[in-house]
Order: sequence, then C-alpha cells, then structure tokens
Amino acid sequence: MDETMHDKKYHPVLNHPPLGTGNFGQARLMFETKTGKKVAIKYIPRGKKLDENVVREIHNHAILNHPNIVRFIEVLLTPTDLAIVMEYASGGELFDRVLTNGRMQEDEARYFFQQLISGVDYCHSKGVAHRDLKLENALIDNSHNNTPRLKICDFGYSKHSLIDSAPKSAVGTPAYIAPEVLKRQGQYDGRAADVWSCGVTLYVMLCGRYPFEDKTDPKNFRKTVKRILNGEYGFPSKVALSEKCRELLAGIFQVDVAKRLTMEDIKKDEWFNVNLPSELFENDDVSASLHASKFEPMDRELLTRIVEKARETPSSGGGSFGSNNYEARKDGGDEENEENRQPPLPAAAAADNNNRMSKAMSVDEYMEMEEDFH
Ligand SMILES: Nc1ncnc2c1ncn2[C@@H]1O[C@H](COP(=O)(O)OP(=O)(O)OP(=O)(O)O)[C@@H](O)[C@H]1O
Repeated sequence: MDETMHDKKYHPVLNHPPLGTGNFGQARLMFETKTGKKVAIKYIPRGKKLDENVVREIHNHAILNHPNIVRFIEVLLTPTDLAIVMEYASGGELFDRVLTNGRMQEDEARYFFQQLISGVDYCHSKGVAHRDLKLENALIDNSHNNTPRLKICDFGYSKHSLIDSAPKSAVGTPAYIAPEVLKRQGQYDGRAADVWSCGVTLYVMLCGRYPFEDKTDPKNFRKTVKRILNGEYGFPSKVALSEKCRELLAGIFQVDVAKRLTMEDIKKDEWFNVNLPSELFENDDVSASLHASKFEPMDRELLTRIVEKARETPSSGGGSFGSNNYEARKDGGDEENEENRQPPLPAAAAADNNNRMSKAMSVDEYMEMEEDFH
C-alpha cells in the first residue's frame, strides 16, 4: 500500500475547521485533487488501538450503496492514520437542525423519517444493523436542488448478520437504546433495536427532547434506563401531535420485541405513507444506481490488508494530512474556529450536546461513569 497515495489524491480545504471529532478520530473536509469534488475523510490514528469497531465500520459501510446513506468511497493509509474517504454531506447533523430551528412540524419530521427508514431498511436488506441510530448520525446533504436529503453515517457499532457474531453487547447511545439491549440478557435482534432508535429519532424531531428522560431529572441515566425498560414516555403538553403519529410511536415503543412494529409495518403505516416520495422504496439497487453514478465496492481482501497494515506501528515522518499534521495546522489558526464551531445551546434537553446520554459508548461504561458521578 503506497502511503503517499492519500496526499496525491486528496488535499485539504484551507482554514476549514474539522467537521467533528469522534471516539476514534477526526473527520475533515477535503478535495479530490483530480475532480475538485469535496469529500469527508475520517482519520483514525494508526496502531494497535485500531479495534474491531473500526474494522466492522469499514467492512459494513463499504458494501452499502443507497441515496440515504453516506457513500463510502475508499480507505487509504497515511504515515500516521487510516483515512476513510466518504461522500461529504454539506448540511451538518440533523441534531443541529433541531438545535437551531427547534422541534419540527409533523410534515417536516415525516419527510426526514421516511428517508431514515428508507436507508435503515436498505441496511437491513444487506444484513447490516446500524445499532447507533440517532439525530447526530443523520447528516443532511444540501447538494440536490436545495432539497435536503438525509444521509445515515457512522457504522462504528454496526453488525453484519452473516459475517459478525450476533449482537449481545449493550452498545449505542443511552437515550436511543432499546430495552432488550439494555437488559443485557444475551443475543438480541439488531434490526428491532434499530426500529426503536428510529422511533426515538422521530420523537426528538417532533418534541425537541428525549422520550424516556425523567422530566425533573433529565441527566439521570438510571432513571432513563428504568423508564426505557418500562416503555414509559409522554408528550410535552405544548406539542400537539395527530392521533396517527402517536399511534406509530406507540407501535415502535413496544418493550416486547414481538409486539414492536417491524420495518415492514412502518412502511405500511398510514401516517408514514402521507406524501411518501415514490422513489424511496423502489427496488433499492435501481434507485441507488440512479443516485450514485457508479458503485464498485472496494475489494474486501484489499480492505482487510489495509486495516491490518494500519494496525502496525505507524512510520515516522510527516507528509500526510493525518492527525499529527493536523496538530501543526491547529497552531496555524484553526483552533479558534474549532472552539467556536458549536452553536449556542438552548435550554431544551434535546439541545444538550454534552449530554452524556447523547454520546455513544457501552452501557457498562455508562454505569461506571454514573457510579463515579453519584
Ligand atoms: N460524510 C460526512 N460529511 C459531513 N460531515 C461528516 C461526515 N462524516 C462525519 N461528519 C461529521 O464529523 C463528525 C465526526 O464524525 P465521526 O464519525 O468521526 O465521529 P462521531 O460520529 O461523532 O462519533 P464516533 O465515530 O466516535 O461514534 C460527525 O459528528 C459529523 O458531524
């Protein structure tokens, strides 16, 4: 693997702050040198810390090709990082849209929910359960004639039904985790858990807060867990939702997985079908090919070889735009921008970007944090 390839193929957008920083690395906006096209590249520092999550993220993301999923382009190595190259979604996170504009009317929330379901349904049809669906992992792409398009991202917790072991671990983001996942009683169906998280996403768009938080003590994870396990939620008095919309949410928030709506049920739901764009559920591969001009999934063996190489101790020296070089750039003036990037947070619970309940990690980690906290 030629480690200078990255620098030849992509170059940075000058003075652009990082798109964001996750548990594993940092995402940056870059240009494809040949075409001038913008791409998002996620840099994950090389070394032994590159774990199974990263491998799964890459393998599962690489096989997906759908208009409502951020398109995976390729992985490359720099001397310091593993670089995951993806389609760039220019409109930021759906989370920020709710932060900025407040809760949505039913029509707008349905518009995004339909696209979310279209993307998740496609993932499931390819054997992939996402397991960390939330507003922060739903990006907006504004490049289609000013019609915002939802793009699911971050497959770091995803599982493939054939390749990976059946999901057992309680991972995800507390406010969005399904009760059977929280119970930690062995294997669960990742698809049903995704349905639950889609319901939480819809609720947050409509109500501007999380459904299972205790109103008087929203940051108390134990209380939230209890309410999730009991399927206990209500609606803010100021939010007037139609009966059909409430029925859909009630069908999704069924603690008993056997009673919970499936993706098929949601696709037939009356509220869901209002103004449903016909192309959303046409034959997925056909509709995908309409949107993504040519799609050749990166060879699985090559992917595996690159990730294996990335696990080796990084070579010294620079020349790349990996994490080490990024430090140098920060000194060059990005730091201030980076600090100012977050919009001011309103009081509403859904707007709390530092809320521990909106960060993905395992439930055990949360429990430990809670112990320390109390
Ligand atoms: N393709 C993309 N287009 C535009 N912005 C992106 C893209 N991918 C990621 N981002 C932005 O960069 C941020 C960091 O992404 P990243 O996937 O590294 O971490 P994360 O989703 O926050 O968390 P983690 O991977 O640790 O669960 C995201 O929150 C998102 O706002």
